Amino acid sequence: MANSSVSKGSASQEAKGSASRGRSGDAATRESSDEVAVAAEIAEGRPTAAQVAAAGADPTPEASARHAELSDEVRGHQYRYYVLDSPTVSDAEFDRLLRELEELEGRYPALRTPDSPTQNVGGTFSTQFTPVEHAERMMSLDNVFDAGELAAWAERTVRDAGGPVDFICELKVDGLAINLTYEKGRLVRGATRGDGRTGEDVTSNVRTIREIPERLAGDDPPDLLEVRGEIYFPASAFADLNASLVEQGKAPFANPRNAAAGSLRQKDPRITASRGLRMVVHGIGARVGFQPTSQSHAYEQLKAWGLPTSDRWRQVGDMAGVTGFIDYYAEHRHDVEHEIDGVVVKVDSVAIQGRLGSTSRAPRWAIAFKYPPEEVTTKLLDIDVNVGRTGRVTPFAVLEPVRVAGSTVALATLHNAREVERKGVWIGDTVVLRKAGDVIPEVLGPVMDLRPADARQFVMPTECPACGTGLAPAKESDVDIRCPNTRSCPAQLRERVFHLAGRGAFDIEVLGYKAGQALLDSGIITDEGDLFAITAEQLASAPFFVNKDGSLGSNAVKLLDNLAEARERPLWRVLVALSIRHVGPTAAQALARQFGSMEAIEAAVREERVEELSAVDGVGPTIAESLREWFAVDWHADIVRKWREAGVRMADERTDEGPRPLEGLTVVVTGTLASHSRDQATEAVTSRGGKVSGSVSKKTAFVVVGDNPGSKYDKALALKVPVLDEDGFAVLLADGPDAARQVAELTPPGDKE
Ligand SMILES: NC(=O)c1ccc[n+]([C@@H]2O[C@H](COP(=O)([O-])OP(=O)(O)OC[C@H]3O[C@@H](n4cnc5c(N)ncnc54)[C@H](O)[C@@H]3O)[C@@H](O)[C@H]2O)c1
Ligand SMILES: [Zn+2]
Repeated sequence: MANSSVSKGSASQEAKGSASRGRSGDAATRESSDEVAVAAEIAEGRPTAAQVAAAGADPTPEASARHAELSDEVRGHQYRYYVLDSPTVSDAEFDRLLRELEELEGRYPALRTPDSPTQNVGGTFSTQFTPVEHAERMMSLDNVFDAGELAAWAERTVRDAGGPVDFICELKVDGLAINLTYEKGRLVRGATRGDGRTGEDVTSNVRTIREIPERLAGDDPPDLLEVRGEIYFPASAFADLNASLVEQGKAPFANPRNAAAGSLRQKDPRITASRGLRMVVHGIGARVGFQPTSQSHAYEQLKAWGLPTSDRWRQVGDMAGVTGFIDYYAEHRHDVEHEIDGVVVKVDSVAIQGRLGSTSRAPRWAIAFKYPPEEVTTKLLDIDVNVGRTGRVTPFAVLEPVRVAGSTVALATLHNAREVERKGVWIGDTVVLRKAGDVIPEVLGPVMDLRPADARQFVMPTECPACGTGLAPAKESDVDIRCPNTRSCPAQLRERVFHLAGRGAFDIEVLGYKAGQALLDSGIITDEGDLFAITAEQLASAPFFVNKDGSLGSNAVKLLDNLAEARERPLWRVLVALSIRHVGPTAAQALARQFGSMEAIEAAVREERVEELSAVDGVGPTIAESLREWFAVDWHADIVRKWREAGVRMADERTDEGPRPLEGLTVVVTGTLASHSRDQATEAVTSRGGKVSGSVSKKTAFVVVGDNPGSKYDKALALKVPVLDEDGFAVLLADGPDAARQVAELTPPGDKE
């Protein structure tokens, strides 16, 4: 097969280049729908009509000026990022600028000079370190942002390779690139990437990293070997590092990548040593006396030499395999010990890699598929406070709305006043905001270099914003401050009603914020005690529940139906609905199991049988004390009395005369079961003496897995906890744990093949 990239000549090279730049440039505007046709055309690798028309045209003065301005801006950010380890914009924002630059050059190729940031490996080096030349250049990677772009890359790659190729999929580790030089098996140098040709000598820092071997294992090391990899800061240690830096009065790092770069690039290697940096290998550079035939073969040999290769790479034969890998880690992005910002797909064969070659900044045989960014910067417009269900007053950030991880974020909790202080954020700051998947958005910290002169510190209010009552901590040692007007503070009441109607409590579907507020505003209820006594006549008096023609609205009818059903809920849900501090589903289930009725619980509390209460598995002294405090308040006890009088069932049918085959066992359910709702599954287990928990640990007896299971399934496999499918669960309930163990699955599905 002829070497296609050479035989095509430079003209077609150029056309191909501009098409690919247009493609990535377009990703920035993917969201506007009128770009779809253009995007589709581009995805096929053809330049757009506009690009064809403009190619060769002289850049307008505006375009030249914009290009110069953007180039300067990009270089400035690269300097802050690579040299100062202190960026002022998010990666997503930086990528957007770079794409704008690429787009401009796509339109006016004359602007694409060899010194443009689009043509170079982004980094640079600091004079703080001795410069060192890499024996072989260190490259960057080209990026794709969706399946279409990836497929287009694969198609081109297969075409240029002249036949089907095997791919190797790896995680794109979000750290900083490192080049380790081994001569005759001895580590002689560690260097950062720098501009790709010249890096910074960080040998003594690298030597402090425990998993980097001084000598390669085995008797037959190669004469020369450049090992390329990523130095990373373990995600789990990040919060601790920042907390300690803040405590020492030093500026915290914006994210784990900056922590890795800042910790490695230290003048004093002892500081590097103290930071617990790690490394993962992802390639090789120059080599003499080592001729791997494939990337995967190279990794196996590097591993045998004692280098920290990853065990997460996969060799796959087709794009379905690639997509499977990408999808898997999109879901498990946060189960990995380091941050990842995507997946790198490489051609496995070293011969084909050589045939495909590189551009001035990246190999053609590899591509980075980037996951959606999880970090953005935005303005902290204000810090406001919220009064919660238990009166806790929580500061939260009011942000300039910003899109991150698929949604627009305008608010983020700041937890408490101490947290605001610890993070060092001021009103008016530009802040780094992170939203990881389904996790609630978090303000990581301020971008100190962008703090405006009029930024001001947050002051916690001293009076409740909802009812004006003076705020105070419940106990002297508490970090949180509360509104003590628990019974009638309108904010607390609204939150409690909303909570008791929630799916974890009475599950009253129509009773959302609006309906709850309407009940309170109209005076139909003065607190939650009145809820189950509501009548149709009462509802007819509130405009919210009435149709325009004066008849009772459907929401009113539904509410009465819902309340009728809610009267029959199991005891633990009633306990959760009471908003007793610390009494969530787990403790409530334990109490219900132990005592069986509200009366029995009230009696135990009244008679101060603290030991008996604390001894309940899943309860303990804190909750026992919380129960005592709660029942001691008159209007609390009245809620229970009123609910009872209004027909709320407050006792479970005890099955404890029967055998308790699951006594002492903890079961976790994940995913949807066809045969049982979550409540039914819980009751089925608890009525047999078992316990249902929300998290998997080594002590978990079984994990029951339904459709669309979550990460608990993976955790079960990792911890080798027996996994039961729906049929296995039936065996557990009918025949007990021994029989269930016989049918349990102990190995991941993939490993069985
Ligand atoms: N926020 C800022 O101001 C700012 C400034 C400059 C750069 N950046 C960010 O830095 C990144 C650009 O840096 P880049 O040029 O290094 O490109 P890149 O990070 O997109 O990709 C190239 C690098 O990926 C690394 N990598 C990780 N896992 C790998 C694997 N399995 N195989 C091969 N390589 C792997 C290598 O070190 C390689 O050098 C972008 O994410 C950009 O947003 C941000
Ligand atoms: Zn209040």
